[in-house]
Amino acid sequence: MHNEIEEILFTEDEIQKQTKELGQTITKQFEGKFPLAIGVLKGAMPFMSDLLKNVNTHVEMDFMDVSSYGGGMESSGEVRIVKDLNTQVKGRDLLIIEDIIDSGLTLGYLVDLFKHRGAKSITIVTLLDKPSGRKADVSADLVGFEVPDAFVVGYGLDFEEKYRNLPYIGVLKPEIYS
Ligand SMILES: O=P(O)(O)OC[C@H]1O[C@H](OP(=O)(O)OP(=O)(O)O)[C@H](O)[C@@H]1O
Ligand SMILES: Nc1nc2[nH]cnc2c(=O)[nH]1
Repeated sequence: MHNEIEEILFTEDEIQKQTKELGQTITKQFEGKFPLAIGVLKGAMPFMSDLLKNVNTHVEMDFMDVSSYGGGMESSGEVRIVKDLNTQVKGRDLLIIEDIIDSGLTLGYLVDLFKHRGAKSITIVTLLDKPSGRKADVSADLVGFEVPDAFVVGYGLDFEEKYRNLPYIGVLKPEIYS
């Protein structure tokens, strides 16, 4: 599988170091609170797992599965709920955990939904931010790395449901995408 990777953008060590720092920031920010951490499946799963191990305060976990890419490289523009939360968000401090913000359509949809459901506060943490892709007016409170205008894979991020299990983030060789 590794010979399908053109370039590694962030190594496993760099991701772990950044994740630890983000975890420490979140610990300070939520001291004495009991936030609901919401992982956006499937891509955020590895990041959420590593991030929350570095958060030293009580935190409840839940998951939302939304999809708009259908395994490909282009957002359909229509965000679909595949699995909703099991938890009430009314009155809760939320920590939305994303692997990447690209067009921002997924996050925009979730923020509107959770505001409508009466969340007390919404904090967004994303491992990757791709500002060049933005179509919706949203931004994260905490960002691990900024990525260039390229379709990235690994550490949760897929192309046609593959590469999520890579421990690093990279770009595929052009012939794999075509
Ligand atoms: O900012 P956007 O352009 O909306 O893109 C970001 C979203 O796209 C990916 O999810 P996807 O819909 O591919 O589902 P997946 O996580 O299950 O792969 C990624 O995990 C983010 O949730
Ligand atoms: N795998 C992957 N999924 C995305 N969803 C939105 N942007 C991206 C990206 O660059 N890579």
